[in-house]
Amino acid sequence: MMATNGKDACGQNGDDPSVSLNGGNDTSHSSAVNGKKAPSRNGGTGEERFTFSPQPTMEDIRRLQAEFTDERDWNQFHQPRNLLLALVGEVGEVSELFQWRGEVAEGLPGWTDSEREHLAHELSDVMIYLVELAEKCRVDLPRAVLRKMALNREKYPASKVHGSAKKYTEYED
Ligand SMILES: Nc1ccn([C@H]2C[C@H](O)[C@@H](COP(=O)(O)OP(=O)(O)OP(=O)(O)O)O2)c(=O)n1
Repeated sequence: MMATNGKDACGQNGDDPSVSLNGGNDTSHSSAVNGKKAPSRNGGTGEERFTFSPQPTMEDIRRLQAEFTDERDWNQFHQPRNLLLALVGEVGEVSELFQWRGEVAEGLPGWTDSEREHLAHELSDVMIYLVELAEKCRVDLPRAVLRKMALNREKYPASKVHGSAKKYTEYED
């Protein structure tokens, strides 16, 4: 199935009782920075691998943002081009948090809680606009991501590129 078809914008997934993401009743805003730890190990470092919470799904985010814009009569402003500009602006805000710091190690050692929270906000803005842009362009983003990852695996077979960051066009065979 084409990833661009998706479901109708009114397709409902929000009836799932395990998804309580509505209004002020959830507390998901309080600890988005630390996440949960899974038992699997991170490469060879021996550290526990960081994982996301299973919810909200991308469709949950699409629906919540659609409700947010509907409630404000903001769809008149949220055409694809405007959403793209908003997305790029938010990417710029993420960049500002990293600029002039030099290289930053995984886990952001030395960052304050406030800086981590700020980053979580800006990355969320990027995600929100990205999901809405995909919706308004009728790209079924979760499915499209899976298809693109499959293409990436074909283009970069692990046996061929292991340990190398070269672009696929740089391989000679
Ligand atoms: N027309 C708008 C304005 C805001 N938002 C939502 C999506 C983003 O998650 C967030 C963006 O809000 P701001 O434009 O106020 O940007 P920031 O939250 O980044 O604030 P600031 O620029 O002060 O850091 O709000 C939206 O959907 N549509």
